[in-house]
Amino acid sequence: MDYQQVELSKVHHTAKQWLPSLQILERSLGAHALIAYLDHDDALQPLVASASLSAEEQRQLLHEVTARRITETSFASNAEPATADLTPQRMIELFLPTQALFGVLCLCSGDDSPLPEEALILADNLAARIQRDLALLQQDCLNEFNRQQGQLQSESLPSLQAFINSIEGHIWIKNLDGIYVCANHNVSRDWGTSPIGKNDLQLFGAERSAIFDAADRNAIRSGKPIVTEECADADDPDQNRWLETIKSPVISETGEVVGVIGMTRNISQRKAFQDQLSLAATVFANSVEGVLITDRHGTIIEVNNAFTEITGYRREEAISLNPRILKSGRYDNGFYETMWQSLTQEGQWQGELWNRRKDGSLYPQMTTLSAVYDDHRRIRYYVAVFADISEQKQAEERLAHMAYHDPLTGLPNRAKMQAELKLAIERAEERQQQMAVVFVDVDHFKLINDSAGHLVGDEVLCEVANRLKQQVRQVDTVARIGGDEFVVLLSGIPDSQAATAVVSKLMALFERPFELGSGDQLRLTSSLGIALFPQDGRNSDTLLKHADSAMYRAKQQGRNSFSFFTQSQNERSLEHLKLQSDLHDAIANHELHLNYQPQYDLASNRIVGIEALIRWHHPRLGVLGPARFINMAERMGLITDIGLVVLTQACHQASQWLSQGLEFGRIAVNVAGPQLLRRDFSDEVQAVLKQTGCPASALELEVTENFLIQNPDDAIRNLNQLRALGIHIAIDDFGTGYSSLSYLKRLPLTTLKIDQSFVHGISVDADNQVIAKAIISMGNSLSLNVIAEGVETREQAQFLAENGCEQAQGFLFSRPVNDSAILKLLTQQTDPQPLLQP
Ligand SMILES: Nc1nc2c(ncn2[C@@H]2O[C@@H]3COP(=O)(O)O[C@H]4[C@@H](O)[C@H](n5cnc6c(=O)[nH]c(N)nc65)O[C@@H]4COP(=O)(O)O[C@H]3[C@H]2O)c(=O)[nH]1
Repeated sequence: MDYQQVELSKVHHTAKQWLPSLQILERSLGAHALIAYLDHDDALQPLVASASLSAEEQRQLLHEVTARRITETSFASNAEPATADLTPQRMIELFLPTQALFGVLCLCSGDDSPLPEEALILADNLAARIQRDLALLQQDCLNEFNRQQGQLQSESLPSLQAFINSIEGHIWIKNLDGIYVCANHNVSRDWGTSPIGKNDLQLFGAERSAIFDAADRNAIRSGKPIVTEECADADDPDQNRWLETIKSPVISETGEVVGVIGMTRNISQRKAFQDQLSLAATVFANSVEGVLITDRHGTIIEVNNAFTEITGYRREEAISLNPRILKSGRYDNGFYETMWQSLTQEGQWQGELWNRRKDGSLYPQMTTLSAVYDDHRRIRYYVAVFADISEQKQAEERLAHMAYHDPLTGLPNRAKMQAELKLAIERAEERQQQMAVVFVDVDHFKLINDSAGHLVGDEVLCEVANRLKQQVRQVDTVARIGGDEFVVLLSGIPDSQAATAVVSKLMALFERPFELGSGDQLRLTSSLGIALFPQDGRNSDTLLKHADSAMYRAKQQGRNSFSFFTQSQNERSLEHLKLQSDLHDAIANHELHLNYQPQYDLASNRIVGIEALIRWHHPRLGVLGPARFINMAERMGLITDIGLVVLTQACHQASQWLSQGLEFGRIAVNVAGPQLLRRDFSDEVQAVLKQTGCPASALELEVTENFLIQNPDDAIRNLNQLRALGIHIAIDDFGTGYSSLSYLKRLPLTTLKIDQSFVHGISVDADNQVIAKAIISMGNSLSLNVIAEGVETREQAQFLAENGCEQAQGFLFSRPVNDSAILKLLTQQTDPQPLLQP
């Protein structure tokens, strides 16, 4: 029951006072009256009624009232509507002062006759009285309620002093004179005295009281609470005990400021947190190491200044991106997977990492990645702390360079050279190549040092180093291993001739005078010693030792010379040098001639082509085959001249045969790689054809497969031009390279020549037969003319013919012969007999 409602027992009691009015209504005015109230279920319940109304009639009447919905509040009714003998003729709603509906006063006549006017007036008056009585009853209830509440409060509430004593911290009140008028126990305990009746001057002295007083006045003046912070141990700030005081003006009931209330609490812990936070923020902002923080999804949520300095990304650019913006592209997915695995499983990853700056440049960084967990051990953040170690790396590289390089010339030193030599030996072994170790020693260098001084000596050594470096290929190594001693490592040397050629060039480097800074010139010579891998030694120590002793032999031989480690090699090399100088004169002296080897159709045994093969009629050594001098000519740059001589002779000969009415099909001329790389090669060929009168269709140019593989684009351009002229193009030594069918298709070929090695192998093993067959079918499928070279036996020819190879060349038919012999062969072949069994 709350004071909003009236107590029903009291209402019943009061209702007795309304009975006389009901009696008047009934007896004098013939009206039955019923007063009802709404129960908790909003159903009307009879309260008091005319004596003549039975309980059943009362129920019926209320039912009717409910059915007519006399107010907006619908009355609840569970009963079935009964047939009404009584009809309510006046229904007056009764309200409490709170405007809550209390119930209803209902009037009716027993016999349907209209009620007299007086009855209606009396009912209205009665209703007004009932409402008044209800108002008085509700006031009673309110008074009772307040009394009970007041009693409750006074029983349970502490006194003000007890209340403020129970609060942690200090609470005090000062009046406007600054005198403490109220304070809790904590104040007395902590200040060592009760402050009541005292002021701050008495309690704290002039200095502090002035500060407190100023704050008090500030609070009074502003009329609002102010907050002050104070270090509790002013003499010992390291104690770090901090207090916060909130001072508010005390306002009286009449609205006047009568003093200041202060509440002080210990904020040391909060201060400590703040300190830690600001310390962390300062460290974060000023750290020289870059810091990047991401959320657990890897989205960047914070970076520091150093991050921006190192990566070039400003904070606002980086935030909300993924750290993969820094990826260098140097690592595969496996690397990052391992990193994430260690980060998610162990919570940390540490290591060196190359990243990419915003400007695209790469830099190395030392990185620590850490996962930060929440209370449930779930990852919340990732933190990357990294330092740019570019300078450290450069310093390391400089140190490594210094350890392995000669400070004067910048060349690799002995240690580095030995390591390089070991690697070169491994490579040569793997690729089954030869290599050369060359010792280079400047003749009489000591004299230069002694006479002209060390500076001049250094100058000379630097120049020697430069010249040596410029002379050799990128893959070769030039090292300075001591005073005036240099070592050159030449890898991938095809033969000793090639070594001789390079060594001759190295010696020639000293022919040019050495210009000194002083303007003077020095003429120097050198002595070189050469050891070849594998013949002169299979390991680095032996090769170096042998190259060294070869160099001493060169010195003993009077300096300004070179010497191979083995004597026979020396002789060969000497011979080679002589041959080189002879080759220069061979063209002018008309010592180069052609031999001709016929090519046959296997079915008809008729000549279908003739290959022109060069021979050198050397005045001293007799007839030399191309194996002795073609490579040398290529190295000496003479091959294009020689090639032109061959082409001209061959075309001239073909033209003659044609004019004699001889049938030879086409004349095949070998073309060396350097010829085919010349831009104007097809013009040259065209000019020769014109000059000799040989038709393009009578000429076939042979190009080796290996050359075509190495130089495809340049070569293909020339070959296309030549083919466009109507010249046949043959791919020579086919099968020794690794051309694919798709590559062959790109070439304008007409003929495919099966290399001799496969042809010879036909009689030896089944593998070669399979290869030969595959080459033939490859050639046929590309509609190429397939010719086998080096056919020496009938068995080989038979096999080739049976497997679809239609043409062949080889000793079985004819060796390469001179012009008069080939003329004979051409004239004799009027009615050739088939060579093979059908
Ligand atoms: N064992 C054996 N050998 C046979 C047989 N039939 C022919 N030969 C040899 O095989 C070589 C065929 O020439 P190639 O494959 O073009 O191979 C040629 C060609 O690559 C090159 N060559 C020859 N003449 C010239 C030329 O004028 N210019 C260029 N650049 N190279 C040429 O020199 C290579 C060797 O030429 P040659 O010594 O004349 O050697 C010729 C020939 O004498 C045989 O049944 N058994």
